[in-house]
This record gives sequence, C-alpha cells and structure tokens, in this order.
Amino acid sequence: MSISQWTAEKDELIRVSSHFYHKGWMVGTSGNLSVRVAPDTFLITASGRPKGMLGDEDLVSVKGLYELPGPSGNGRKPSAEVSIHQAIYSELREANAVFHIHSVESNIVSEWASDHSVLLPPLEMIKGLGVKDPSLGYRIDVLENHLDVSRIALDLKRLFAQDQVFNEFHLPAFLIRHHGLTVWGNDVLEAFHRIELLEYVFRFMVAMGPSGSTPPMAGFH
Ligand SMILES: CSCCC(=O)C(=O)COP(=O)(O)O
Ligand SMILES: [Zn+2]
Repeated sequence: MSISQWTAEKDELIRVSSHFYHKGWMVGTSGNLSVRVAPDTFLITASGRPKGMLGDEDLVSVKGLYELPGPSGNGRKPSAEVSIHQAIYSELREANAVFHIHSVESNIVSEWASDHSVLLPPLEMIKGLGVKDPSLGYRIDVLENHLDVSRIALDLKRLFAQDQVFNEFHLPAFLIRHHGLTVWGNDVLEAFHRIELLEYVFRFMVAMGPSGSTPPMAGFH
C-alpha cells in the first residue's frame, strides 16, 4: 500500500481551486495553483484538469526549479505554465505559494497598461499586499502573453533581475496581458488573501473605468 504524500497541502489547493472556480476566476480548466513543499520541490495542479472539481491525483509534484518536468507517475502532466511557477520559486525565497487565475476584471485592467504596468488606485485594500501607504502610487507589472510559456517565464526572470522589482513600490503579483493574474505569498493563506484583495481592486477599477472616475449618473448634475 502506498501512503500518499502531502495530503494536507493537496487538500488545501483543492479547496482554494474550488473557491476560485466558484468566483468565476478559474472557469473550466483555466488557472493553476502551486505550493512549495521543500526548497526545490512544489506541488502544482495538473494540466487541463477541471479546476472546480480536482481530486488528489490532479496535484503533481515537481522537483527542480530550472528544468521543465515530464509527466508525473500517474500520467498527469504538470500545468503547462509550470515554468512561471519555477521562475518565481527559483528567484524569490519568500514565495511558498503561487496562484494564477483568469478573471474577467484582471484581463480588462491588463488592457490599460502603459509602459508595461498599471497604476493601482490608492485604496486601503492595497495595504494587504504589504505596502504602508497606498497613496504613494503602486503599479502592477504587465507582461506580454506568449504562446511559448517559457518566454513569459524568461520575461519574468528579467523583471525580477531589475532592481526595482525588489523595492517597496513593486507588488508580489503581476498580470499577463489578456491572460490573467499571478500572485505569490509566504504561504497558501497569504497568496489567497492577495488574490482576493487584488480582485477587489480590479473590480473597483473596472467600475471606475480606464480614466479612473465614474461617469455622472443620469439626472444628477
Ligand atoms: C483554458 S486556459 C489555457 C491555459 C492556461 O492559461 C491556464 O492557466 C491553464 O493551464 P493548465 O495547463 O495549468 O491547466
Ligand atoms: Zn493561464
């Protein structure tokens, strides 16, 4: 009898995936989630699985942060976007959970990028990303989408290599244009909170519109 490993971590990712699915952020097979279980090993959702109804076998382990992994023992393939997770875990020691979702709002906001980033509104919520003063003008990076996912991972590594990523004005998150939001945290709960609060910020931005102000309501002057 084989004793399955990391059952608590798998259960946690299955619960988070189901929650995000019901929010409309991981519709169908979209999005992927991972959690680090050792310095160079993480569990990640298998590719092409329905994110609202994952089972234990839909979480596969990946050992190594630099080479693309093959299929797991049960024939499941790691997420097609595994190289993005590898890039984050290899470059950021503080990242122990990485969540990637496809929400409508994050894709709308990604269209408003200028100079590869979007300015976030000075909402109190942004403090949940670890910043002290939301009024200072925080921007979220926007990477180009590429069919070849390893190109996105390479662009991300380049971004991490630039000093400003590590200064306090950069956030533990980025958008891929017309694709979705990726966030990391010190643990599953932190990544979970960060996804939820950024999605709140994006909903606010979409309600305000690209100019950042709501149109006057008919009948009010
Ligand atoms: C239908 S979503 C297209 C692929 C994608 O962007 C994604 O997030 C899911 O890919 P995975 O291989 O992780 O299932
Ligand atoms: Zn994706």
